[in-house]
This record gives sequence, structure tokens and C-alpha cells, in this order.
Amino acid sequence: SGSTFYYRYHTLEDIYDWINRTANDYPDKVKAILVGSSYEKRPLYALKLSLNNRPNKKAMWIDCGIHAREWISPAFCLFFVHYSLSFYNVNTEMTQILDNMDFYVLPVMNPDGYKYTWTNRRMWRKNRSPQKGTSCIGVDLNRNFDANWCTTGASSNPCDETYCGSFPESEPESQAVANFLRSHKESIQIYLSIHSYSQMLIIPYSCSMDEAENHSELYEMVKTAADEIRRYYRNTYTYGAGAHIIYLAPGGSDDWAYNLGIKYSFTFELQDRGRYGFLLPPSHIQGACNEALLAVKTIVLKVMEKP
Ligand SMILES: NCCCCC[C@@H](C[SeH])C(=O)O
Ligand SMILES: [Zn+2]
Ligand SMILES: [Zn+2]
Repeated sequence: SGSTFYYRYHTLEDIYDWINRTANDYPDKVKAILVGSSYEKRPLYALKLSLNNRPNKKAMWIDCGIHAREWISPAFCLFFVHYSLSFYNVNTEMTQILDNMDFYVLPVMNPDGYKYTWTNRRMWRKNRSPQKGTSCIGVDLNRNFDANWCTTGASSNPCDETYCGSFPESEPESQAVANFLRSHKESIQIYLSIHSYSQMLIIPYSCSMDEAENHSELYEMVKTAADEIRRYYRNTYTYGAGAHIIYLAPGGSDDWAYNLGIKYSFTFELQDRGRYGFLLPPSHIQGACNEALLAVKTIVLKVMEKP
């Protein structure tokens, strides 16, 4: 699949085919891990990238597609895997990173919702689990984690877009990710969740107005990443703690991962700033992915420098 493959949006079926093909084409570098399944029993595959068989490497987790309508998010995960495999031993930074760091990449965390945006409603956000006592469907998976769950910034109404679910990790998708992170928290040093839109590099906390204990370190990382994006791509990303730069959003995967002990935890809001919003045209995929890649590289290299 030439790079034109990575500059188009893909159906869920094409993404599953790509996952299997990639794992088959790189048997010694890529492993498809089944971390769980969705409400409608679709598999949740994470690709483990391990390009250097040095023992006990640290790892970074990247999830995409937690919100169904944010199509640029899965597009980035596919791009990132392709870039890592294609530019290892070619691009200096990527080689340095992959010699030290494994990656777990979950391209579509909400497959039921993603499918639904292709077949029924392009603007769907939540998963597709039915709720008791109402015909309204779906939980906002980024309000379903156990971090100040269902406080201000989430809704307890199943018909709302930010519905928190019936209890923390009530959904199979969030439970699968939380279980995997719990069982790999010793090796996973960095957490990243990819969303769109509004061009932001977000650090904890979003679930409260509290400041993260390593706030200045995290702030420096996203500031530097945003500066690099401005320098190389002349594009503007805002950065900072979610509760301050976007809105209070409790129950988020990043805040939960942070409290689990993954002290380098981020959420990216990719392009654009509202002209197309969630309907970002395919012609913008390359730019959006290059910007996000630069931010990932900047942050990972800084984490690797830490003693
Ligand atoms: N974990 C909360 C990070 C800040 C909010 C992120 C946005 C992405 Se669409 C949201 O979940 O509303
Ligand atoms: Zn989102
Ligand atoms: Zn968003």
C-alpha cells in the first residue's frame, strides 16, 4: 500500500484488513494484540511495534478512534505505524526512538461507533451500547474512565453526547483499555489519546482544576511541541491543562492513565480549528498527521532524556 493509502479515510473493514496485513508483513516487528471487544463484539486490536529486540524497553501507548466522528484520529494511527516501519534506520529521531521505545497503537478504540459514522450518522461520537429505560444509545468513552467520574463536564443523561455511562468502565471498550494499561503500567511510560478537532496539545488535568504534580515538565513538553509545529509547519496549536484550555471533562482516559502512574499522559486534538471540523477533507490528512508526528517525536525524545 503506497503512501496514497495513508492519505485517504478508510472503512472499518479496510482498517481490519490493514491491521492483519501489517502484522503479517512484519512478523518480527509487529504483533496484533487482541485487547478486548466492543459492545457489538468487534475485536479491539492493538499493534505492538517492537523494532529493536533489546530487552525491557519502555513503551508508549497511542489510542485512536475513541470518538467515532473524529476520522482523522484513526488516520493518524495508521500513518504513524507506516511511518515507524518505513523510516526506522532512515530518520535519525525515529530510529533513536524505536531503538529505545516500543509502541502499542490501537487504531480504532470505538469500532461500533466508527462503523456507524460510515453507515448511518457521520456525526456520531459515542459507542453504540443500548441504555436501560431509554431508546437513546451510547456512552461517551472519554467520560467513562474512573477519574472524577461523572462530575461537572459529563452528563448522567444517556441521551447526551457526554453521557458518562452507568458506572466507571461500564463499557467493554474503556474496560479493555483500562485493563491493558493496568497490566502493563510498569513498562508503559507515555500515554497518548488522539482526537479532533481544534489543534490542541492537552495535559492533565481535565477532570478537575487541580494541577498535575509534574505540571511544569508536561507543560514544557507540549509548549516545545507546539513551537516546533509552528516553526516547521507554520500552524498554531494551543497547549496546557485541559480544564484550563478546553473545558472540564471528567472520566477521561488521559487523566485516569495519569493517576494510574503513567506520568507522561497527553490528549491531542488534531486539525483543524473549525473550518471543516470533524469533516476534515482527505487532502488535509498529510498535514494533520505530519504535525501530530512532530509533536509525538518532540515529546518522546524529551521523555527519553529524563534520568
Ligand atoms: N480527557 C479530556 C481531554 C480534554 C477533552 C478532550 C475532548 C476530545 Se473530543 C473531549 O473528550 O471532549
Ligand atoms: Zn474526541
Ligand atoms: Zn475533540
